[in-house]
Amino acid sequence: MDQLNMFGGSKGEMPSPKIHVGINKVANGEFCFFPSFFNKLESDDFFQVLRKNISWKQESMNMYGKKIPFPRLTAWYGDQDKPYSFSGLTLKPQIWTNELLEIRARIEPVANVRFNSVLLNLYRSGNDSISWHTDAEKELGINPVIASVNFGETRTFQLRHIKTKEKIEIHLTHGSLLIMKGETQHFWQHQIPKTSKVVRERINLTFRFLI
Ligand SMILES: O=C(O)CCC(=O)C(=O)O
Ligand SMILES: [Fe+2]
Repeated sequence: MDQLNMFGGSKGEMPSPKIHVGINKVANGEFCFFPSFFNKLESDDFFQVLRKNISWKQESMNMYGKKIPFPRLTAWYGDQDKPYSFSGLTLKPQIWTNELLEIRARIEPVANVRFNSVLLNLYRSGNDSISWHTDAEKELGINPVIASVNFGETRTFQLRHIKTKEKIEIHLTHGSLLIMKGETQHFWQHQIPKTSKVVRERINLTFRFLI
C-alpha cells in the first residue's frame, strides 16, 4: 500500500467525547478544535513533504547525569535566532521551509495571532509519546496561544486539570488543528500516551510565538 492511501480522513474516526468542533470552554482554559482543518489530499501531501524535508533529530534530555533519548524525533524551526529551551535542552531554530510557511499562513487567521516558531514531533510508532507537561516556558508569555497541527496516524491527546484531575481526550486526526489558549497552560497538562496498538507514523507541529 502506498503512503498516500495509508491515512484515513477524519470521517468515520472515533469522535472525541465531550469535544465540539470549534470553541470549547473548559474550567480555567479554552481550546478550539477542527478535526479536518486540512483536507485529506493536502494532508497526505504535507505528511509526505514534512517526513522527507524536515531535518528530524533524535534529541535527548539530561537526567541525573544520564542522557535519556526522547521517545520521538523532533525539529525546531523559526524566524528568530533566539535559542529555545525546554526539558533542559536548548534548540537553535532552523530556517522556515516553504511548507511550514504555507501551513502557518493557513492557521494564523484562525488562531488570530502571529507565530514565529514551530516545534515538530515525529511519532514513529505506538512506542513514541510525550509525557505530561505544560507549554508554559517564560519565552511564551503569560497566556500563550499554541496551535497544534496533525498529519498521519490519529493519536489520543489527553488533557488533565492539575487541581481537579478532570481529564479530556481528543483524537487528533489527519489534518486536524487544535488551538490551546487563555489560561490553559497554567491549569491543564497534556500528553500523548504510548499505545500498544500497531500504529503508523504521526507528525505534529506546534506553532508558538516567542517573545
Ligand atoms: O504531539 C502532540 O500532539 C503534542 C506535542 C506537544 O505537546 C509539544 O510538543 O509540546
Ligand atoms: Fe506540549
